[in-house]
Amino acid sequence: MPTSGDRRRPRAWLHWLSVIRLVNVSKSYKTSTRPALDKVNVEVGKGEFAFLIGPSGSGKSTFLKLLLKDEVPSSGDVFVGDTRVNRLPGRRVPQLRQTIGCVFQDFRLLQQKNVYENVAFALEVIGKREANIKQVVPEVLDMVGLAGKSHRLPHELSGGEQQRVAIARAFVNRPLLLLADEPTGNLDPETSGGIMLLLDKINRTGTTVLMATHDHEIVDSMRRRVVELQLGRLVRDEERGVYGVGR
Ligand SMILES: Nc1ncnc2c1ncn2[C@@H]1O[C@H](COP(=O)(O)OP(=O)(O)OP(=O)(O)O)[C@@H](O)[C@H]1O
Repeated sequence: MPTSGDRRRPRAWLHWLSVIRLVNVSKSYKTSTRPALDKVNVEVGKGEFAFLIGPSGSGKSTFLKLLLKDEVPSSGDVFVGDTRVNRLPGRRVPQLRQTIGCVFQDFRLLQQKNVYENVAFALEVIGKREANIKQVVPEVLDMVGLAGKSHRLPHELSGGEQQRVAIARAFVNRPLLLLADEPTGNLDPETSGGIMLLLDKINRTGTTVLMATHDHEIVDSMRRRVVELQLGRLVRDEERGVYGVGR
């Protein structure tokens, strides 16, 4: 349901399913003088695509870490789907993380494994059957445009191709939520455009996408929801936003 102070236009709330919900969330690190997040309220629904923007130090990484329970809030509640993440016992954190795919600026592929094995590994560690793996890995590699490169090692791929492998790995288990932390940060504008088309394609399958970025061009060209943090505070939440207000 909409939170109070929501400045976006009203939606048809009837079929709204919340995937991310932060309720009055503050996070203070022990060694830091100001809170990294300060009474943040935000909700992202099933199938939405949202950019998380803000200057360096504004709290974007902290926001993502709270969703994964890499960090816990100092106060407030963090929900992913129906799960109250901040109350989740440690033994159930792996289960939470199975519902969240992650993509990073530096790809984080296993360098000794080829493309197929990198993606298959994500399923092996959660106990999927071999027959299932053999079926879904080629499907997802085809989806990301790497069907012919499944035997290549990461160092035999371009940066854009490596990011496609990382996206395939994050998506192969059909997560509820895909978190992308500066996924185009190491890529040139044209390659970045291809990665955005792919994230858009994934979003169209119903996966909620939250992407932290500093890339003005991408935010301005996509015209999707923009959630902006400054010094830990939510300062803007706008549908079809651009990077800078008034551009
Ligand atoms: N582990 C930590 N211990 C202490 N302070 C931290 C820690 N992690 C982050 N901070 C502080 O919290 C604030 C928010 O940091 P955060 O990394 O969430 O920002 P960010 O928006 O992701 O920045 P960037 O765009 O540079 O990645 C900053 O002031 C940072 O110095």
